[in-house]
Amino acid sequence: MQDFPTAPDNAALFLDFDGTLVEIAERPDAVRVPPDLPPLLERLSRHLDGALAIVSGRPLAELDHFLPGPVAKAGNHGAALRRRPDGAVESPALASPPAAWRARTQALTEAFPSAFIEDKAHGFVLHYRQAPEAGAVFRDLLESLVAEAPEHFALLPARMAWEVTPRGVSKATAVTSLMAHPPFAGRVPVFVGDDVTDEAGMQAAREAGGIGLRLQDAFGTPGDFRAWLAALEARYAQGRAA
Ligand SMILES: O=P(O)(O)OC[C@H]1O[C@H](O[C@H]2O[C@H](CO)[C@@H](O)[C@H](O)[C@H]2O)[C@H](O)[C@@H](O)[C@@H]1O
Repeated sequence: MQDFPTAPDNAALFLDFDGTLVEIAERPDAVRVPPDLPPLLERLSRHLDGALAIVSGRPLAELDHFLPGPVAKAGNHGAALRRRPDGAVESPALASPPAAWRARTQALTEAFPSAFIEDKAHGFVLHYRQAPEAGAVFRDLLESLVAEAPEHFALLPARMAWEVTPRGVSKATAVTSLMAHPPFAGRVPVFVGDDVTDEAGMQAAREAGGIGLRLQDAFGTPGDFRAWLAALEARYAQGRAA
């Protein structure tokens, strides 16, 4: 039997969404959220006095749609932060890529009609899951575009996708900023993610004295991870009852 990691009683949980809490789907709008996941996250958050945050590349509105429960959320790779479920959204002033970059990317999708663009507030994602042969072609184009303004933008490699994002925010800035204030401050950060874009969050958690876990190595699949979260919740509930 696999030896799963243990989260301390005073953990602050930072959880990635796609590929970690839910299985990867063919398209961003096709992910399936198990019905017991939002209430599980809500109970865990309550046990941790609110120190549980979803830290995702998705916009907050999408996270609210898929995970409607009252938990803290960081969206758009740290560009939008809601520290408390009922709190205001914090969004630093960030550059947006020139419209011509998106237009040139869109033009290239004519050669690969199964590839598509997902727009974000300060960037965009090119998805090539249905056109895997196009991955390198889009990477070359997007790398050359980002090279026009490397001080303002970066190209993030995601799962079968390339994302043009503004510099200055990341999953690391989200973790560090959340850890600076209650209810996260003073706790042991535990970041779990599956993707290259999560590595910054894992690193930030380690630098703050906590744990950064890659889902595939520490747990296996999102289903395994959800089972671990359920067991953790049961442990916390028992601790409260004792
Ligand atoms: O930080 P995350 O919560 O892991 O989000 C990262 C990106 O996830 C989404 O794209 C990925 O998941 C899709 C659904 O499973 C999949 O079809 C796609 O191939 C993946 O790249 C989302 O669309 C992006 O906006 C997120 O940045």
